[in-house]
Amino acid sequence: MGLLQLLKSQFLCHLIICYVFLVSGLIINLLQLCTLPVWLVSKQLARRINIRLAYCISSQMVAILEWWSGTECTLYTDPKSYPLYGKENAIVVLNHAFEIDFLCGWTFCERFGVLGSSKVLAKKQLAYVPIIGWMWYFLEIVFCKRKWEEDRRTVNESLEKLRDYPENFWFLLYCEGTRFTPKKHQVSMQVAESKGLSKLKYHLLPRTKGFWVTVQSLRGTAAAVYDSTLNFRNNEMPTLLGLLNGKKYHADLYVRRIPLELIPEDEKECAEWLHKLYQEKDSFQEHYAKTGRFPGPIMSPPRRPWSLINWLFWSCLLLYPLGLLLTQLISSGSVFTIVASVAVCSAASLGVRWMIGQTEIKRASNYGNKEVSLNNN
Ligand SMILES: CC/C=C\C/C=C\C/C=C\C/C=C\C/C=C\C/C=C\CCC(=O)SCCNC(=O)CCNC(=O)[C@H](O)C(C)(C)COP(=O)(O)OP(=O)(O)OC[C@H]1O[C@@H](n2cnc3c(N)ncnc32)[C@H](O)[C@@H]1OP(=O)(O)O
Ligand SMILES: CCCCCCCCCCCCCCCCCC(=O)OC[C@@H](O)COP(=O)(O)O
Repeated sequence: MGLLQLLKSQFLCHLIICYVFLVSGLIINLLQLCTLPVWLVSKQLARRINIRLAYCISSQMVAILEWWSGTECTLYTDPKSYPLYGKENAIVVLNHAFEIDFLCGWTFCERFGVLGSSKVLAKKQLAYVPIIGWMWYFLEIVFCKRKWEEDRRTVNESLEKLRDYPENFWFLLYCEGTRFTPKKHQVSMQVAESKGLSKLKYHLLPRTKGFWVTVQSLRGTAAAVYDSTLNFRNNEMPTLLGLLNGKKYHADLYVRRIPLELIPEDEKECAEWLHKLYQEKDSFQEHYAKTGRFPGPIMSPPRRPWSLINWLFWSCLLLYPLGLLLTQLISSGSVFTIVASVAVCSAASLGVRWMIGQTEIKRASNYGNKEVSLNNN
């Protein structure tokens, strides 16, 4: 292990990274709260400010992936579509099998300049995660309870609000609805069989209703669907803790741009179209398993320095007062103050560990474990 790698694996470094993320995140959440009066005067100005504030948070996580761990992200795509990425609104359909797939998505958002405005159809529970969940509230992220009777109205309403969004955005949809586990795969293939649908090897059966409502609500707003298929080289199973430890992974993303006009308007036909798309995605994964690459040429955008610059800015701003505070604390000699400070730090560490836990597949919900999901935690 090299010296730098040894440094990256040190708990003290992780503490510093988490401290900067936590404190800057809370400051930014507070600033977002302060934009509420701006909404009353100019909605578009408030949105533009929130896009930039959100960038300050999400790009810290991107910096961990790109600069701290040095993870390589390779894009396979058609050279004719490439110039359009970042220049139009799009619905992104991505497979959901990896703990850091959302972060790889964010990395590509960053490289194409749409990180601050990127959106997702997220489960409601994520809205309560401090910093990221609270940031999403101000970004007009669409939340769902994964109960269609309740979601059909709220999801549609939230999407309609994006029609006059002032900057280009990518709207991410994990049509599988939950992360891949062998148990969920088995259950969803039973559902596929009962519906007379072909089986999938690498994906769960997609939930079609959210896709249909998204496409219908964003017609005229989004130009295309970016069908995106992600995998990692050498069967890597990346984790957020691995990234924090400085572990380098190798992500490969295959993207096809499909103009929105090609997607059927009728709900049943749209569902059939999505099922067919997932058959194709499955065949791309099969190709990857056999050859170690996706079809088509590589058109990788380079990483940009902004996420690193943002991280350095917040570190400089927040580490100096921390140093001062620690010096004063030690020199005060007060046992009570020192014990209280250790207790606050421990609570903050546990909080961050809980947040990281949200990304772990072993802590995934029970959604999709039963054919009719009664247990929707
Ligand atoms: C150039 C570069 C390109 C790309 C770069 C890549 C990406 C970057 C883009 C953007 C980044 C932005 C942000 C990323 C940041 C963070 C994201 C992090 C996480 C958030 C993700 C989540 O929270 S995922 C969970 C929430 N989302 C979803 O669930 C979406 C999919 N679900 C749906 O669409 C659902 O339809 C629904 C949620 C709208 C409603 O849920 P419900 O459960 O009620 O679903 P359905 O009504 O569809 O289900 C009932 C039907 O399903 C059948 N059924 C029953 N059991 C199963 C089963 N186990 N599997 C499959 N199907 C099942 C049932 O029979 C019903 O059938 P019907 O015939 O009646 O439909
Ligand atoms: C700068 C870096 C600092 C790192 C330390 C701080 C870590 C903070 C981590 C916050 C992470 C919160 C973002 C949540 C994104 C979770 C994405 C996700 O994958 O959600 C799962 C759902 O899609 C489906 O849920 P399941 O039904 O599978 O259950």
